[in-house]
Amino acid sequence: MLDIASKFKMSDAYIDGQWVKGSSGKSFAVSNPANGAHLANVADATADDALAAVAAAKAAFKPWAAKTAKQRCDILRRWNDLILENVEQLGALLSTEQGKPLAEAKGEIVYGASYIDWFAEEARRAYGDIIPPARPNTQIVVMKQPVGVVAAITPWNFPNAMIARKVAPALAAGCTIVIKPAPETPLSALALAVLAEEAGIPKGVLNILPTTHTTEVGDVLTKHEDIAKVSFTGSTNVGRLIMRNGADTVKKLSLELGGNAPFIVFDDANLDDAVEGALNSKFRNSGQTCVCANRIYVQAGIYDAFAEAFAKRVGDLKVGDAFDDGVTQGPLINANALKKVEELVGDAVQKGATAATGGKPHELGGLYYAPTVLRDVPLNARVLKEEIFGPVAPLIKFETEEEVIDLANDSEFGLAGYFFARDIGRVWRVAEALECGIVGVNEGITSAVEAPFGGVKQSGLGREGSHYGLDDYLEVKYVLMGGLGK
Ligand SMILES: NC(=O)c1ccc[n+]([C@@H]2O[C@H](COP(=O)([O-])OP(=O)(O)OC[C@H]3O[C@@H](n4cnc5c(N)ncnc54)[C@H](O)[C@@H]3O)[C@@H](O)[C@H]2O)c1
Ligand SMILES: O=C[C@H](O)CS(=O)(=O)O
Repeated sequence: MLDIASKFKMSDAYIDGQWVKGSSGKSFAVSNPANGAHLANVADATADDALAAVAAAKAAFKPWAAKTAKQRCDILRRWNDLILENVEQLGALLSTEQGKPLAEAKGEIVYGASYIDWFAEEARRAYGDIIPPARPNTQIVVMKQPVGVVAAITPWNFPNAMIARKVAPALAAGCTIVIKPAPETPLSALALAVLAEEAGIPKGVLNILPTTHTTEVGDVLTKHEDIAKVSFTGSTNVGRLIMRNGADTVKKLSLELGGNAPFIVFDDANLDDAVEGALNSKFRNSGQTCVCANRIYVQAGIYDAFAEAFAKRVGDLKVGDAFDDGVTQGPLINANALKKVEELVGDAVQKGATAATGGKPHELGGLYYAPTVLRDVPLNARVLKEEIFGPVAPLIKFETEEEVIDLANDSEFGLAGYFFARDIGRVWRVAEALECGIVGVNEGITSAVEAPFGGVKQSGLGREGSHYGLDDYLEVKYVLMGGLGK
């Protein structure tokens, strides 16, 4: 078992296979959101460090792309195995810097590794074509080649899996990568680099830039001519900025952005399943996921029964430190997040909603907010238009299928949507009608490496995972071969 703590350079950036302090020599503090405890001081990378990382990734690109798919597969598989051997350490580190309960953090480590496992094999299936030509004595050959150097910019809510979900297809395709993790959660990224080094990923192929110089470093990674592609996961606002930054050099983009998921419970739903599904979808990571149920529409005939049963389960959720037994709800990531949740709840209540449970900061204080169910939320409440990113479930009563489809689709976002129903005709009608990239039917958790994760409208571009996911890191080239006559 690798002792990450003994190898783990909590204070460094990882550039060109070296653990470095960064050009400024300065560092920034990382703390535990559960209690504010100081965890580490980490190198505060600058634009110069970003330039060094891009140069390293560029130098490493051709040798890495020249490896056979099987060679890349074997290295990625060793990385996957090392991650799974160290789930306990990686999970504890993730819980400490992000706050999610330990069981959930370990689940994230396994989920992230599933992308490395999947794309280790996909590396060997970057198939081309031979196309029957119209012209005699010619052949048309299609080949797929890696796009080049990739910049990845990732969020704090899944500090391991959102990195693995980008690095895996990139390296499988033969690309090299520079990663800027969120300043709130750099340690999980650096721990992945420790294991990548151990797995034999060559120097320069993977580089990690922890930083609080978000714009300075971000501008290098989203504008530099040697960066062929930017893979971003985060808010839609920042996604728009990254699109603008990449325009001058026509960068390829993968954007996994914000969501505002509708969760619909029809009269013919199994009530217990719908309550369980809403609980799982809404309160995973204390409501801090891009695919959380953000608006819960309940048909009139089942509204009171659902509201009562759901509020009871939510009121029983245990809030606390990630390492305490039975805790399923951790803190919010920072004071701004807590402030936003309080504002959204206050706005809804001021407009007529009532809190069936919660509706205020948790008695533990700090960054904890009480798991909340709001009943009878008016349609003009901010909580239905904005991504809550916290443990608040707004309930809205509806009458007809047509009405709720219009309500559900009335958003600039289109990432995930969920509904519970048993009529087969309704299931197909609603699954087709929802304007989103991911639909859960009678399920509150839909994410799986086999499936193409991504959004429509202003929730993003491209897909991560599945056999579609490798294409985002490959270029398609065709060769028309002439002169083949005898
Ligand atoms: N679609 C998905 O798969 C998915 C997954 C997780 C989170 N998200 C979204 O992310 C958001 C929450 O995460 P967040 O608060 O970290 O988002 P964020 O957009 O504030 O930050 C995401 C990343 O972008 C960086 N960043 C911020 N400003 C930047 C700039 N000007 N230039 C370059 N980089 C910049 C941040 O440092 C961080 O690393 C939510 O909207 C959530 O829906 C989406
Ligand atoms: O928050 C965004 C993540 O992509 C959610 S999931 O773990 O992929 O479902």
